[in-house]
Amino acid sequence: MNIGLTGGIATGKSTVSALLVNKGALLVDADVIAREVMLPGHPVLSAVTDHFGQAVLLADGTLDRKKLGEIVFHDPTQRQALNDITHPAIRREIRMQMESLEREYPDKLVVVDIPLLFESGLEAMFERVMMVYAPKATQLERLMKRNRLSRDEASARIRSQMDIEEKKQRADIVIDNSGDAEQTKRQVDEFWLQSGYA
Ligand SMILES: CC(C)(COP(=O)(O)OP(=O)(O)OC[C@H]1O[C@@H](n2cnc3c(N)ncnc32)[C@H](O)[C@@H]1O)[C@@H](O)C(=O)NCCC(=O)NCCS
Ligand SMILES: Nc1ncnc2c1ncn2[C@@H]1O[C@H](COP(=O)(O)OP(=O)(O)OP(=O)(O)O)[C@@H](O)[C@H]1O
Repeated sequence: MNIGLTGGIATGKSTVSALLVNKGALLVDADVIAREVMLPGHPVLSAVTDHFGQAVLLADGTLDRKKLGEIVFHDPTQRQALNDITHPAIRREIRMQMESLEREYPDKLVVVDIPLLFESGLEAMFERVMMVYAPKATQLERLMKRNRLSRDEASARIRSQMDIEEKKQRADIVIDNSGDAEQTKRQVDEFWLQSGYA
């Protein structure tokens, strides 16, 4: 079986996926794949520089993530362009990794962490969709702290994604990560018991 795991930026997807992996689930991580397709030599990075120019590269030829982030989190047209360039390759790789894990480990739960699952309309790829919730104010505080972003920069990133309340409505399973780590762990424990993998 598989589940898609999503949420908003900095609501706690990695925290929840680590708890699930600890229980024995297998993880496919879209953010890791997204970084792999941006490595020097990958055709996706070449397509990115064709569109955004060499100015989004650092002197050593790697992607200047800060610079590209400043562009796309403030400009919906450029963000769409980046998504159009990167998402097909990311999606292909996600599907390949997920199917290969499911084939090799049919008795395990495969968890696929995709921040933009709803934005990209990928619900149908999964048997169930789990979302990690935290209210917008909490999300903003955690994002500012973790990424050392100003309030404006953090807000721009949050605004680049579907509203967190809307995601909560759409999910099959909601893990509320607005409390402390122990409260979140209890919800994951309960999901695990009910899932039949315990
Ligand atoms: C713009 C980039 C270079 C910024 O890099 P940076 O190191 O600052 O952020 P990082 O990659 O760690 O992403 C952090 C979070 O930002 C959010 N995010 C990233 N890209 C996007 C996007 N296109 N739209 C909305 N939110 C996004 C996600 O919640 C993600 O988890 C990078 O995010 C990127 O290459 N994005 C395009 C690929 C993508 O959509 N990745 C996210 C989903 S797979
Ligand atoms: N219950 C919690 N209480 C306080 N802080 C938390 C809690 N859960 C997560 N955090 C912190 O909030 C930040 C975001 O959590 P995490 O990295 O798990 O989110 P994420 O959804 O995976 O983020 P992204 O998609 O942006 O990578 C981290 O710094 C983490 O340590």
